[in-house]
Amino acid sequence: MLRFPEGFLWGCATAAYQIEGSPLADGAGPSIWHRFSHTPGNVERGDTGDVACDHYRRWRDDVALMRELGLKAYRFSVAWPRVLPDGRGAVNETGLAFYHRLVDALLEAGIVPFITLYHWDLPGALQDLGGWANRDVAGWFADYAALLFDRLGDRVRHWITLNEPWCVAHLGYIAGVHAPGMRDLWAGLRAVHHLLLAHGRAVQAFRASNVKKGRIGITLNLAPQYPASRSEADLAAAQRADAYHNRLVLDPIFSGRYPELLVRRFNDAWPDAPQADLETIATPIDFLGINYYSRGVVAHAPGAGFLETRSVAQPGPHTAMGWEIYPEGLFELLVRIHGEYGGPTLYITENGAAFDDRLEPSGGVHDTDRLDYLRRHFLQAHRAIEAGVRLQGYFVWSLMDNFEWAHGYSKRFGIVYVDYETQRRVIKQSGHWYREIIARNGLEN
Ligand SMILES: OC[C@H]1NNC[C@@H](O)[C@@H]1O
Repeated sequence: MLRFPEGFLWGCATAAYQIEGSPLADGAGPSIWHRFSHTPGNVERGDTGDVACDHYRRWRDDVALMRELGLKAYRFSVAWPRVLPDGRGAVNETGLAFYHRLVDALLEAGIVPFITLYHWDLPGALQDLGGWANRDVAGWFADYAALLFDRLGDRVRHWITLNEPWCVAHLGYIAGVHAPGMRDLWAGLRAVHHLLLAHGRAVQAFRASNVKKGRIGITLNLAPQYPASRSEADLAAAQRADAYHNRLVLDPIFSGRYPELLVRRFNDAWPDAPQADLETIATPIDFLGINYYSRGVVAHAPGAGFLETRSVAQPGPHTAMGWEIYPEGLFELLVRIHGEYGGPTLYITENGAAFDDRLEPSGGVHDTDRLDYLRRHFLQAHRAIEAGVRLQGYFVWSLMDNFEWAHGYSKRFGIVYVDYETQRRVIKQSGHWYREIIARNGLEN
């Protein structure tokens, strides 16, 4: 039996736009994902977050579900436009009251709340002013964060500023496949800088707030990048991919500088980054959240964009997202972060897999693929802790099936099945298994 440290926080993670529904209820303003999903052609099957898992109304039952699973912690995000419909200015007290009730219910259930301040649903009104490409967003975000610290900081001790800033900028402003659907490298690289600046400003606001014994961090999607061959060209390509996917956010946050390799490569597209900005971005944090799903395997691809890399498909197995299942990558990533970035306190704030689940006539969901995926990744996390990594918790993505962005509801990540016709929740085999892992704080090796 492999035991995890005493007090290890086993949990699940979700995000507002993916589960809540009711995006415009009770005075909430439209987010960029409300607009993006309502724009034909952007989301599979024309799916939107209008209903999702109806969590805005079913939150009591969902907290009861978390209690049934025995979760120690629950990571969720606050919808910025529910609290500040215009992104700044007037507070929507009804919207804020939803999160007060949710936090109180979690605490009553003995579940530690982790709040993500931003999980992609920027108020549309701020996008109208340029969104993350407008440097002023750092101040707007810091003010929003300060409001939540003031209103919820007496009961919420764990705060995450941003979820996956790399995805926000790359997918939303460069690749154009996520909201706001822009394809503009200059805007995208500025968005990266402004996201990180906003993070730093929010950490400073947290330090100035009256949140007692609170801890604040950021969640980054990180994927170790491996060369497709041992050739010099492919080794260099893997370095470039690692710089763009990982060090682009890790280095400024922990070392106050951007990777020189990228500044050179992107040349005049690279945004101005005054020293004062970099010092703000590097404001010390209490923990790093890591979202791990898979690795990258890359080869040199002359002339292929700024990075001149191409992804090389691996034999698999793969999840329903087409992501290679590579649990060893989690161990290698954790040990690397520990060694290269000063041994920070870490949480795995997301890890999980989409598979094509079926609700059996018997009423069960035998998602053995997901159970095996999680078991193999838990083993790698335990291996990392044994190697000295300060890993203090693990949040499975996700508590329940939900709106998977441009894939809509076609991809199921939950350990709880959602029948979207009836909104019935059914704990999957992986959910029943996870409850035992949590109860024993460990697993068989
Ligand atoms: O793709 C699965 C998850 N990845 N990280 C961010 C979440 O919002 C996604 O659903």
